[in-house]
Amino acid sequence: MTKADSSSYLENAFTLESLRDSLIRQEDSVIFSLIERAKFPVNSNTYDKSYISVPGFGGSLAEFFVRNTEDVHAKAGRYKTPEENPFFPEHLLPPVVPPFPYPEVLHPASAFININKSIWKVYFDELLPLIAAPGDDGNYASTAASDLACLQALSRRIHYGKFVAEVKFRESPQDYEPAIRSQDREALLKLLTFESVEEMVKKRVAKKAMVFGQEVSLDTDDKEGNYKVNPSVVSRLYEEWVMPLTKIVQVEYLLLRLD
Ligand SMILES: O=C(O)C(=O)C[C@]1(C(=O)O)C=C[C@@H](O)C=C1
Repeated sequence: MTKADSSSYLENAFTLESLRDSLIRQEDSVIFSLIERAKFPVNSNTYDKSYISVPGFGGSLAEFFVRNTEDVHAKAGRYKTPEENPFFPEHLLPPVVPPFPYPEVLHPASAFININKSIWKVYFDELLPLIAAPGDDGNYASTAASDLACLQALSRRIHYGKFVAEVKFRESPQDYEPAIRSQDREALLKLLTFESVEEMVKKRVAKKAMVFGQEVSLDTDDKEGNYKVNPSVVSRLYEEWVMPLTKIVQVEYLLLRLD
């Protein structure tokens, strides 16, 4: 696809409705990744810096796993698409693949918006204790791999706010420009918030957690209420962290939209 092709594709493909459809699809990825992580108990050695000894590296196994996996992903070109943001952008290796002409939808400065440090903290400090049962089964590498899948799904979803903000701006620049010029975060937050949409998101993710995480058996007496991830935890995840962080990304994006 040439750049010209991709920009007309872009005009048709990026509407608020199509972006919301993508957010809905991404809910599936987030919930499945949580279900996979919930297979393992907490496995606290995965997060204990003193558990591993790697010369020149003082982090946990989880951090070791994420950094090294991101190196491979960076070489394969993952972070060249504007939809992906690394957790450790400081030390990434250059891609071995040729550049792809991704449509230039976003303001160039948006490349510097990366709130993965906050996502990392919320995931390990707040969410993990709610989805993983206490205990230790020794599967630390698989645990770190499933943590990374959760982190990536959450990061992609939350940073998608850049696209949502761009489309909202394009649809009504006259509403957003005064608040951007005065760098008024509160006003921007108010403009981009749709409470009725948020209510639907909370209900839908709880329902998906019920459907995706139920025990499926061929017996007639299926055990209801025995879910792999608690649906109310998923709803709370979205209410308290995913949607607020997506809104922070949107505000940060809009603040630099006229630069
Ligand atoms: O759908 C939107 O308009 C969004 O901005 C996305 C989102 C969300 O994170 O799900 C965030 C803010 C809105 O209040 C509603 C939903």
